[in-house]
Amino acid sequence: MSELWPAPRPHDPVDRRVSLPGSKSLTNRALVLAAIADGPSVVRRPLRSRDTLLMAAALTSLGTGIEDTGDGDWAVTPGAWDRDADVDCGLAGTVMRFVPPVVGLARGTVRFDGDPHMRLRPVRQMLAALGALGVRIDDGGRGALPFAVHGTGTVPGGTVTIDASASSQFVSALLLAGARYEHGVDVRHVGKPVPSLPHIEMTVQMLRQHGVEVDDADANRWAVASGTVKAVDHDIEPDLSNAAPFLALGAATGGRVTVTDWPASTTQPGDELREILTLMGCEVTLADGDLTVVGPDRLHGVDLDLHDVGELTPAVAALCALADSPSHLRGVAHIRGHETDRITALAAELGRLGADVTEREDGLDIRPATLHGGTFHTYADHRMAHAGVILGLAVDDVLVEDIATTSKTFPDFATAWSTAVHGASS
Ligand SMILES: O=C(O)C1=C[C@@H](OP(=O)(O)O)[C@@H](O)[C@H](O)C1
Ligand SMILES: C=C(OP(=O)(O)O)C(=O)O
Repeated sequence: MSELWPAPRPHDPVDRRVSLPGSKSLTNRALVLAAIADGPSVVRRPLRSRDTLLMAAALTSLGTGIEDTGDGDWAVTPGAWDRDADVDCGLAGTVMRFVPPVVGLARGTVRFDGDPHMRLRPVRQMLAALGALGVRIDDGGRGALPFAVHGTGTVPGGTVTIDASASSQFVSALLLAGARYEHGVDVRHVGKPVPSLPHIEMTVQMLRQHGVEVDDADANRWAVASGTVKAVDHDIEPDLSNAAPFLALGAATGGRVTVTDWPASTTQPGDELREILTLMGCEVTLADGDLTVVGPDRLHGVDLDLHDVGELTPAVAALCALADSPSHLRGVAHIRGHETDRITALAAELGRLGADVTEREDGLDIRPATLHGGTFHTYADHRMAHAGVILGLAVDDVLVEDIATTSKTFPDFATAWSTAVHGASS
């Protein structure tokens, strides 16, 4: 068994100010767009974590130049993509889904694989759509990793129908590359609703920043015109989904936590935490880039459809387990395809610490109960680790398995978390 980490528990309500690393979703989109742009550009304050380093490595292996500028930024220079390569997706959905469509623009065979669990994460529908757009893929009929993409340097593109109900990333992936296809792409979704729509809005907004024409006027249809992706620099916002445990620190302790550099407007789904924590009884204020959460004496349960913001579910579920009334978290069947089956994992691990949880097909019902210490398994899932440390704020002797799994999207989370809980040691 991996190392067990005693989750720190504050003795008094905290009063902290926290600055967070950059957004995974923004960093990996910025890298892809910079790599297919018409000239060099800079990604400022990028996240440097496992997922973004894997993205940088994938693009570098194709022939992109990505250099440290010495002050933490990345200078990206598009290169001639004229070689075979191997891409390690790790457990990063953004690498497995965003890179294959741009490999169609390369000349060479690129083999993709990843962590054992990555072979189980959905990608079949996206590979089929990519094939229909003219990219040759060899997946041995598996519809999953490992697979190879045979790039010929050009992709016809055009109209394609896809069921993207398993992941919004299928759509984002096709749109990100689409401007460089001969006929652009016109992506039409057919099936159950697409989750995580803010992440598609993020893709569309960033494409427009690069001068790409996108038509998203109709529901379930996104059309990207063929054209140049202009080189533009990006300033990466802090990762607002990774703000969840830190805001929970204020929420669960009746304390006060301020996260700095909170954007006034953003496509990041983590911005929804302001609404969710207010519903749970917190006082939430956003002023001059400071987002401050003051926790109540007792948190209240919530009835929420998290379909658009599924990646917040583990942190929200942990807070619900500390609440004084029942919660219903709904609309997130797709998170069974995330880093682990998050619904089953949360039901098991919250339950192991005494929570009264019912697993539903598309979510969790959580009722008030007296919790106790124990081991919280994390299944190589960074956000399960966040759920574990949140419980540890209010429950003695919570041992979080493999806290290092947080490195997927947060460098040295354990130190940042201990400092946030106990304050900086002098
Ligand atoms: O495009 C992105 O950056 C993401 C989209 C979402 O994926 P799903 O639509 O698969 O939930 C989200 O959960 C993931 O963390 C990041
Ligand atoms: C679902 C997530 O990641 P990925 O980008 O690997 O899909 C997540 O970070 O919660």
